[in-house]
Amino acid sequence: MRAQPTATEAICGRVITLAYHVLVVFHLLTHLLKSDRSFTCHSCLLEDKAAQSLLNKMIHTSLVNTTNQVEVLQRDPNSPLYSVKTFEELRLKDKLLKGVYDMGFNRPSKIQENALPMMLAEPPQNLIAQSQSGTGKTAAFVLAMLSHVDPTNKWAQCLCIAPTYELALQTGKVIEQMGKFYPEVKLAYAIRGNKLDRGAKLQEQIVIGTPGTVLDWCSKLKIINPKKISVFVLDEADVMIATQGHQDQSIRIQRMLPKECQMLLFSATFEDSVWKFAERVVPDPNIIKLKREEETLDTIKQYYVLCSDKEEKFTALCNIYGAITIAQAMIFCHTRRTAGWLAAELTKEGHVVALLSGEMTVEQRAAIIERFREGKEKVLVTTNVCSRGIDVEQVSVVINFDLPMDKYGNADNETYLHRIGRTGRFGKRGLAVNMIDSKHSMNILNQIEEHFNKKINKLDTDDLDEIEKISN
Ligand SMILES: Nc1ncnc2c1ncn2[C@@H]1O[C@H](COP(=O)(O)OP(=O)(O)OP(=O)(O)O)[C@@H](O)[C@H]1O
Repeated sequence: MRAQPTATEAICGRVITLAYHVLVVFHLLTHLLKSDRSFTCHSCLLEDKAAQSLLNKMIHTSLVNTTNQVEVLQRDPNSPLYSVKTFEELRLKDKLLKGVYDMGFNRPSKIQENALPMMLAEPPQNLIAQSQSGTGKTAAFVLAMLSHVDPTNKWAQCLCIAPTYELALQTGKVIEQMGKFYPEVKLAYAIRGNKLDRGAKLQEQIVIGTPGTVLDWCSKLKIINPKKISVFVLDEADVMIATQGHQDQSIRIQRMLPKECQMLLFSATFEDSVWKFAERVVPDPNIIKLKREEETLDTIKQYYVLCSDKEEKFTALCNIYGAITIAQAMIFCHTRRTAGWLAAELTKEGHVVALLSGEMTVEQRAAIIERFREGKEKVLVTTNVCSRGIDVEQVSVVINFDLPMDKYGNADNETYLHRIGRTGRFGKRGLAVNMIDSKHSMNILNQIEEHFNKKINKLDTDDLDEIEKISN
C-alpha cells in the first residue's frame, strides 16, 4: 500500500499540478493566437478538460462573437439590426413568439420590424423589400407566412419560391423551426425528387420550392390549386433572375394566382433588372430599399492582397491561416479547375476541406453544405454556385481567391456582395479578403470599391502582426 503523503508533499504536489495547468493554458493561448489551424490544436493537448473548456470559450468569444454584440448593434440606430420594438409589439401569435424565442432571437432586426407590420396588415399589402445579407429577411417572411395560414384548412395557402434546391431546403428548415410550437401547420417541399402523382391533393398549408417544380405542381400536375394561394413569397429575387428560365417560370406562377393574393419579394441587391422584375410580379407595392452605401455591412472588414500568381495566392492564404484563428472559411474560385487544385493543396496542408462545384447534382451539393454547416469541414472551396443565401453562422472569413466577374470580364458587384455576405451573419464580425494577381483583377476590385463607395484596404500577408491586427 502507498503511504499517505505528508502535508509538505501534498502542497508540493498541488503546486506542481497548478504549474502544469498554467503551462497548458499558456501553451494553448499562444497556440490559439499563432496557430495556423485552430482546430488541429484541439486534438493535441486536450485530454485536459479544463483547458479544453477554456479554449472553447476563447474560440467562441474571439471568432464567433457573443450575442452581446448583437444586443449592442440592436441598440445602434445605424445598424441594420436596430429595432425599437419587441417581437411582442409586432403582435405575433403566442405559438410563433415561442418559436422565435426558442431560436434564440431576442429582438427583431430592422427589416423584421419594418416589414412585418406591412406584411401582417389587413387588408394585405404587397411588399418589395431589400435588406443586407444575413439581417433576417428569411425569418421575416417565414413569420408572415406562419401568421397568415389557417391551419383548419387543409390545402396550400402560402407559396414561397427560392432560386435553388439548397435554399428551398434551408428556408424549409426555418419554417419548421419557427413553427415548432404550431404543429397544426404543415409544410410541403416542391423540389426535384419529391415526386407526387398528378392530381394528388396537398394537405399542407405552406409550400416551399423551386420555380420549375412549383410551376409543374400548379399547372401540369394540378397538385396545388393556385387560386387558393393567399400569400406568395419570392425570395432572393436577384438570384432568381440570374438563373435562366427562373424569371419566366416565376412570372407564370404569379399570373395563376388570384388578384387579392399578397405578393412579397425579397432581395439583398436591386440592380435595374431586379427592379423591373419586381415591379412586374408585385403590383402596387410598399417598398423598403437601401441606399447603395448601406448595402455592404460595416461588420464585415474587407481587404485585398497583392500576389503574382495562384501559387502566391495560396501562400498568402496559408499566411492568413497562420496568423488568425478561423472558425470556418469559404473560398471562392472562378473555375472548377482552380477550385479542385486549391482544395487539393489545402488538404495537403492538413486542412479539412470540402469542395463544391456546379457539376454536382443538387442532392450532392445540399449534402456538402449540410456537412459544412454541421462543422464537419472547416473550409469550403467553391465556384460561384454557393455564393448566395447560404446561412452558415460560423463562417468568419470569406476569401475571393478569384474576384467575381461577369461574362464580359467586368466586376460582378451583386455576386461580390452575396459572397462576402456569407460571413458577418446577423451582427457577427466577418473578414473578406480579395486576392489580386493581375491588372485586370485590380481593375475589378476598383470597380467594386466605386460601386459600393467603399474603400478596400491593402493587407500585407507577409506581416503576421498586421494580419493579427485586422482580426481583432
Ligand atoms: N431577430 C433575430 N435575432 C437573432 N438572430 C436572428 C434574427 N433574425 C434572424 N436571425 C438569424 O440571423 C441569421 C441570418 O438570417 P436570415 O437567413 O433570415 O437572413 P437573410 O437576410 O435572409 O440573409 P441572406 O440575404 O443571406 O439570404 C440566421 O442564422 C437567423 O437565424
